[in-house]
Amino acid sequence: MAGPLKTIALLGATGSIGGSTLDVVARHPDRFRIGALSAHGRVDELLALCERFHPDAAVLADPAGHAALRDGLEARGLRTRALSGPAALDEIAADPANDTVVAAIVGAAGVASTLAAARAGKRLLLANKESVVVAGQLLMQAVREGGATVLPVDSEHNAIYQCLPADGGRRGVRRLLLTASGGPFRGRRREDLAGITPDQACAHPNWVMGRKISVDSATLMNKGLEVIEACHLFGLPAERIEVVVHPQSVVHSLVDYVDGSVLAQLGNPDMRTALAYGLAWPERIDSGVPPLDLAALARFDFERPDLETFPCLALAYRALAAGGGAPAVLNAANEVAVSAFLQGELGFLGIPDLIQACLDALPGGPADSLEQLMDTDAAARRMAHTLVPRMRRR
Ligand SMILES: NC(=O)C1=CN([C@@H]2O[C@H](COP(=O)(O)OP(=O)(O)OC[C@H]3O[C@@H](n4cnc5c(N)ncnc54)[C@H](OP(=O)(O)O)[C@@H]3O)[C@@H](O)[C@H]2O)C=CC1
Ligand SMILES: CC(=O)[C@@H](O)[C@H](O)COP(=O)(O)O
Ligand SMILES: [Mn+2]
Repeated sequence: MAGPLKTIALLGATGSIGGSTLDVVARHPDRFRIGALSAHGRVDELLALCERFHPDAAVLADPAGHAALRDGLEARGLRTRALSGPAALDEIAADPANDTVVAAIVGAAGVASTLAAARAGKRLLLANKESVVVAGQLLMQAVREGGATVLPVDSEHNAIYQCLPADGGRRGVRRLLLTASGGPFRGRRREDLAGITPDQACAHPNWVMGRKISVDSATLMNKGLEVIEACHLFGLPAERIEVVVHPQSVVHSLVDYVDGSVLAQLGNPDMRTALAYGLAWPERIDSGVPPLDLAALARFDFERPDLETFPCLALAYRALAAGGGAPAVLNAANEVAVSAFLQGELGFLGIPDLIQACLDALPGGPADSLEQLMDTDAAARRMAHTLVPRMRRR
């Protein structure tokens, strides 16, 4: 018997995680209903989802599309309220009508709504890793004070969550082992990476994802962001978090215990598993992901990450060690660099160069309030934008 219906606010509904969430939700109408959906600017996609899921509210973060959303809802005869602007994201994240929030916006644009959901004590399915990187301490404090339940959705963190002691303690835990696919350029040398195109960088070997995270996987910045994310979510220092390259992306991550036991979570590379886990926790539900066929996979490989070819991972460890606002600088510089790369304004090798230049120039400052962090984020973006034209294009 399923319990009472859970009402979900899905932030970032039109994205890759958004689509996987809705796929799981649609399989279980007896358990879940959609209370709110959000997008940034893609009104037609949002309207199509509203037609299918009949949410109480729909939010466009970009207010320029407000009239199109409002009129589109009316034309379809839907009772869904049209909201717009970034503050409306915080409103639906904290709305008492929604008990569950899926944080699936990409980038630091998701920080405020993730914090709002934490403060409001929601069941928080956390995919937006940038909000943990930028505001990890504030977020964990908001979770404690607001009484939220964080269920990590990032596949590695979901795996670790499943392998840690069920009482939430860390007794006997020696290390966390985060697996990395190595991305589409695993095995290449740095000089091979000049001239890489956005489509090549986005061709992840195992996962189908949005373009920003796909580029992050190709530079290994994704793993750097995930190390910072793991420190905050699991309360362990960087020295106890190790990255191991596993090209098959089937072992999603591992926990190493002091007695020599290593617990891992495995599964086909499909985000519906982590999302179904978070949606139903502590129960288990069907996610639509087919059973793992180990014999067909035949082998698993593991190797050390190549920090020379992929300096972004080392840059993330550096920002983590510096603390304060340094991870916010790292994240903002990375967002600007990835966006410039995707628009053909910066070469693939320019991504780490630009981030390093920002970290060298900006100390980061304190990280005691969201306002401070957003100031740091803005300063890093300004600096990164001025640097783009000076960095390599190839
Ligand atoms: N995709 C995956 O498999 C995984 C993703 N993640 C993390 O989940 C998050 C989402 O990733 P993914 O689904 O791939 O991203 P997508 O690019 O596919 O989707 C992003 C979503 O965020 C919305 N959005 C974009 N910019 C803004 C903004 N400024 N304000 C409000 N909303 C915005 C988009 O709206 P619109 O469509 O209108 O532009 C869209 O709904 C990221 O933090 C990523 O790192 C973590 C693990 C795996
Ligand atoms: C699905 C997911 O969680 C992504 O973050 C994935 O891990 C990316 O793969 P990489 O290991 O290549 O960064
Ligand atoms: Mn991940």
